[in-house]
Amino acid sequence: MTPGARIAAAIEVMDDILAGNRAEKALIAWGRRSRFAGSKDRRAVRDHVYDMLRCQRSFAALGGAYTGRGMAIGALRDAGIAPETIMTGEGHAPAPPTESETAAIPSPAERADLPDWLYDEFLKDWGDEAAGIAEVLRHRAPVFVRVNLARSKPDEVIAMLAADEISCAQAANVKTALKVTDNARKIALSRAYQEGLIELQDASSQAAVLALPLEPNDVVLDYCAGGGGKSLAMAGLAPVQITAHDAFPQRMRDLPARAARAMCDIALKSREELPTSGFDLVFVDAPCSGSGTWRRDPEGKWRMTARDFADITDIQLSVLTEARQFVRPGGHLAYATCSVLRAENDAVVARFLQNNPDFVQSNRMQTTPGPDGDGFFLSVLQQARDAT
Ligand SMILES: C[S@@+](CC[C@H](N)C(=O)[O-])C[C@H]1O[C@@H](n2cnc3c(N)ncnc32)[C@H](O)[C@@H]1O
Repeated sequence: MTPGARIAAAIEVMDDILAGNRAEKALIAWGRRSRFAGSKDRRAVRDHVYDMLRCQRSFAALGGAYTGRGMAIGALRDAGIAPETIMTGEGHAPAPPTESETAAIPSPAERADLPDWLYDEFLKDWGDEAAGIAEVLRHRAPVFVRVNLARSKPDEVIAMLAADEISCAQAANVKTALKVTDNARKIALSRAYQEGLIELQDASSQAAVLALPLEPNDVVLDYCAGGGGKSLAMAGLAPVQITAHDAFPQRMRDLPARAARAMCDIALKSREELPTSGFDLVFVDAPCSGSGTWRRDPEGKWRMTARDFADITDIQLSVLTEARQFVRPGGHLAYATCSVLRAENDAVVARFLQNNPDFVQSNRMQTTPGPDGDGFFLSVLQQARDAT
């Protein structure tokens, strides 16, 4: 496909998304209709679509319309490319911009590529730093892998991945993390991955797990285990006994295979099967807006409403409150989100501590998205020893 034909395809997919379809579904549907497209074309179309998804407001302003076509014109203008040099109207390329498709000056919220209410939320929480954080979310995320330290070492993994033509380097300040600099899409086929020596995991999530109070032989409950990324990361760090639980057990369906590949034991338990106390550490990786990871999942920032956001903070408090009963006296309750928004981070912890004065915060971490990882929040709470 020519560059113009790839843009025409991305416009088609973007219009499908704007009509209400999810990005992955729209891309699959386009792929089925486009048997002629090779793997490089598919990757290029996907990249165009995700760029438009991240930057839909600013691109639409620069392209003169909130449509796939408007965003494609805006994307080219944003990159300093005259749209008519690619959108030539020849072959399968879209027609050149008309006189009505002129660029408008984006408002601050449009430039930040956030809905107005979220832009206000960012400003309230981050002040002068808000624009910089929003700007990072307009670009692709780096890829990191986590080295399973129970099975290997970073330099051994770097050499193994190099043999599979994947380049990576030790990430800053996170001993388990390697930043993948070339051929990230080959990771799942690599020997290191197949043999359970690595997992794909953002560096900030890894840093949070490293900050958990984990002692050998601790009994740990991963209360919102989902796919089990944090359970596996804990198992790679210390010889602890891990139970994984999720209110939606089907979300843990891949965990047994992932644990087998990593050669670790993780028990999966339903709510009825959980003992009511006795865990040294209960980890609550709560459902959240995902604002720290919107580079990877840009649909999230457009889908969420102010109402959903208020509701989610109440859900977070109730999940954290529900999880406290499983902590042994003197044990830890850790609360995490992949968000940079205060209302679902420190504010939830403050509400919890107000209702549960037998807990105190013993550690806190907040990262913002950047070259070293996603935005992530962790608060470690310790229960008093004489609590019942
Ligand atoms: C952020 S995801 C967890 C990601 C996971 N820890 C990982 O590392 O891959 C949040 C999870 O919380 C689960 N969840 C939501 N409400 C819950 C509840 N009341 N009790 C337990 N899990 C819940 C969701 O099903 C979802 O899988």
